[in-house]
Amino acid sequence: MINLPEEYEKEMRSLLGAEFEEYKKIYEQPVRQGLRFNPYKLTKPVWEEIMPFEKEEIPWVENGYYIHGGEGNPARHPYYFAGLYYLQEPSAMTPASRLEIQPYDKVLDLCAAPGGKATELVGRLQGKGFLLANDLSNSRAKALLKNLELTGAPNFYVTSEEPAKLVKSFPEFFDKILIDAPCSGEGMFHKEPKMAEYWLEKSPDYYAEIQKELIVQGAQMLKPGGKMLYSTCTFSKKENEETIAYLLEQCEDMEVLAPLGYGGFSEGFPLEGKSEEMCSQLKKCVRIFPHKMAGEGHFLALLQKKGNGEKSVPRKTVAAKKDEKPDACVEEFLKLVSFDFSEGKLKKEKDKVYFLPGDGNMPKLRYLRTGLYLGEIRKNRFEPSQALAMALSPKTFASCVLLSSKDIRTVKYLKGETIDVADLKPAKEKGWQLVCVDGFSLGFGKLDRGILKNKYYPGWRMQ
Ligand SMILES: C[S@@+](CC[C@H](N)C(=O)[O-])C[C@H]1O[C@@H](n2cnc3c(N)ncnc32)[C@H](O)[C@@H]1O
Repeated sequence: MINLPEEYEKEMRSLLGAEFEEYKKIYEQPVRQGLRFNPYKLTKPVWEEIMPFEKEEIPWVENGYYIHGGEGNPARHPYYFAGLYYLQEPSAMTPASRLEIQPYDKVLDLCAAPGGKATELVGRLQGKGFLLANDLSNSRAKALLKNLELTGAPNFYVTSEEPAKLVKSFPEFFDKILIDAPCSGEGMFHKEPKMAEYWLEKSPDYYAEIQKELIVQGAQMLKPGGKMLYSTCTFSKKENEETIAYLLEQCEDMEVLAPLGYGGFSEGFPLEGKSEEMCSQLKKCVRIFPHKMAGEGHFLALLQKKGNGEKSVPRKTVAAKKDEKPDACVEEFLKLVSFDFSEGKLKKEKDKVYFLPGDGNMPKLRYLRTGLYLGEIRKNRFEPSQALAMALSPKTFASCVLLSSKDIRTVKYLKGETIDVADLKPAKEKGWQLVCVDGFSLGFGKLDRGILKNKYYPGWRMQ
């Protein structure tokens, strides 16, 4: 049983009153775990037909399911490597599910790493429009990039920037913004007891200052008519309702909307000393308490900027060149691919080739990735990337090695081994193959006389 910090207990008692004892009992129960299928690659009926785990739906998240002990390790199943799902605590699935993303939206996830929400946002775009996923921490942004590449979506950028820099580049630009703010993590104490120790070092007061700055910066980048979702995985009013009240006082054109409800959600708390109008807005915020529903705890506020969304362009863009004619080796490889390149443009940078979403005009920033990385030209040969493999399927690549998840060769491939596939008869007997598990891409291989040379990205191998 975890020892909660004394000061934290005092604050929670004052927040929850008589319910506090019930809240404390959750620490005697197992942590709730979940997975969310990837909406870019799957529909619900398809997932439910193939899902290898027990089917228990998370009632307030359309594509979320609980996972239980005894179901093997879901982080080692081949479907995980195919990007078919993301492992996530159930209440953490809520913010992205309530941001109403539509294809063609321009979306910003300001504090995105490691990508629990960004992977859902990009999936909902269905390859149209784009997501800019940012995180101040460069090392965390690398994990974010991997998780986004695993989804197979081609339309995202990853940056590691100070939000103030983004504000200068994107004034009133985005249709949708998610701010999943750094916070004191009180909702994580159950899952990661170490968080309770960090709480003593950096308490809600510390984070509240950062959050106020972030939320106003978010509002500055939101189009009139655009929607923004602010969330935390903490319970303190200082980091939640007080941050929202601060935003409403600073930006009169922002208002709180009630997101799609669920019986287990609780209302936001009114704040002492604030007007009735302010308190009625704060009550539209959503509280997820672990003793009231099967999730570890979250806060969310869906916000909108008043007015009509006008089309806007980022300031000071570096104009992408007109669709560049690819090198002959790239062109040759792309003959194998029937991917829709009409929603963006090709760009070569040194020897690397990218597919940029939309018009490709973006400001100068610290990018970790611009669009879909297609591959690299080495000594006049084109080596396709792991990210491109993830974006393809048997319908969009000329020749595939189709493995089943039960076939031992699937795991061997994921471990980086050469495999004998002479029995499988792909369309082309020599050259590049897309290796798939039950029809979903895993990576590339190169075939010669029945032997498949492994081209799975070494950094992603199954250990
Ligand atoms: C709660 S976590 C985000 C979790 C992520 N949204 C997810 O679902 O996987 C907050 C993130 O904010 C980042 N961060 C901290 N300060 C920031 C700032 N000033 N601007 C942008 N990101 C920041 C941290 O590095 C951390 O990755």
